Amino acid sequence: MKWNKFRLTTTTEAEDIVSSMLMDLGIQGVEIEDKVPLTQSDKEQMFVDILPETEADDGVAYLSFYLEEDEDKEKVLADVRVELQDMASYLNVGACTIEESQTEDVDWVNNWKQYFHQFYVDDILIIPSWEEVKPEDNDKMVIHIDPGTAFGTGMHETTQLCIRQIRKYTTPETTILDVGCGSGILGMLALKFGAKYSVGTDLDPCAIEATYENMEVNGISKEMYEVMIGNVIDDKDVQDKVGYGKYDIVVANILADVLVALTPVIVDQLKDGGIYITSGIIDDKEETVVEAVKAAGLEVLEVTYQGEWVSVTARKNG
Ligand SMILES: C[S@@+](CC[C@H](N)C(=O)[O-])C[C@H]1O[C@@H](n2cnc3c(N)ncnc32)[C@H](O)[C@@H]1O
Repeated sequence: MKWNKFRLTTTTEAEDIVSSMLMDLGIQGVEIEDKVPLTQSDKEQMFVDILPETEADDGVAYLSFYLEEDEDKEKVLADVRVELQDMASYLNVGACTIEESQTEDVDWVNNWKQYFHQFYVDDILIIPSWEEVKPEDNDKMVIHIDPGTAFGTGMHETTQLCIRQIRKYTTPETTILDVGCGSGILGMLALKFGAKYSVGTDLDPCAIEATYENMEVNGISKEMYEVMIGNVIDDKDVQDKVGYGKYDIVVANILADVLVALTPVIVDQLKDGGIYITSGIIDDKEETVVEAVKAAGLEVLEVTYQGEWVSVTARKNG
């Protein structure tokens, strides 16, 4: 099936209200393109240390939407124009030109699946739900992960660096805190390596559902873990809920700048002798994190590398 694509030129000021008007008219989804700079919180959740240079915000926004070929596009466009005209009396809706083009049938929901296939992290097989485990892999540790909205399929170098360190330090007595748990992959692997209990935190509400789903498909019972949303760095309630002096391992795979703020706080969450595993550190931020770890009174045990990414492992000496 072919789709008709429409690209409406408006303003950044009007983009939210125009998008919701389009949805109210029955349009199923709207893509927004603009040059509005990312906020600090957007950047933290995107997990990029070096952001590409972007053009200056010119106040223009483009909203694209799609209609099936047999839908009455003239009627929809007429409705859109009437709504835009109304809005123009109280809001700068910009040029309101609508470009039309056609696009081939695309499976919007499943198209991305072609980019995610099973892969290994050392001898661990990570596999999406739509693929099968090959007979020769039956004796391997198999982790089922569907990339969802939360970060953490295991493909990223920093996740792999953390997985190796967690495996090295996990014992049957381990209680682990996974700060920035995303999909829950690190806490889940700690439990697979034999840990007793895992606590995950994240700022992104999607992390809760993703972690529950991933733990369930990997056969991990709800008694073995919990996940909470909030910022352990500056939210006393989250710190209290996470608890003090009770973790054998704290892992945090987050940007270097976030680790700098997190490290002095997380020392209180660790047990004496507990291990702090960090990654998310691009190579030229290695020293910054090492210094922050030492300044918090931790002993640096190891620095490991994969590609341009770094992981720092340290211990809290009692
Ligand atoms: C790189 S992802 C790591 C996901 C997963 N742990 C992994 O290793 O693949 C970083 C995660 O940290 C979260 N995050 C960023 N700042 C945070 C903070 N202050 N507290 C908790 N989570 C945070 C982001 O929302 C994101 O899910």
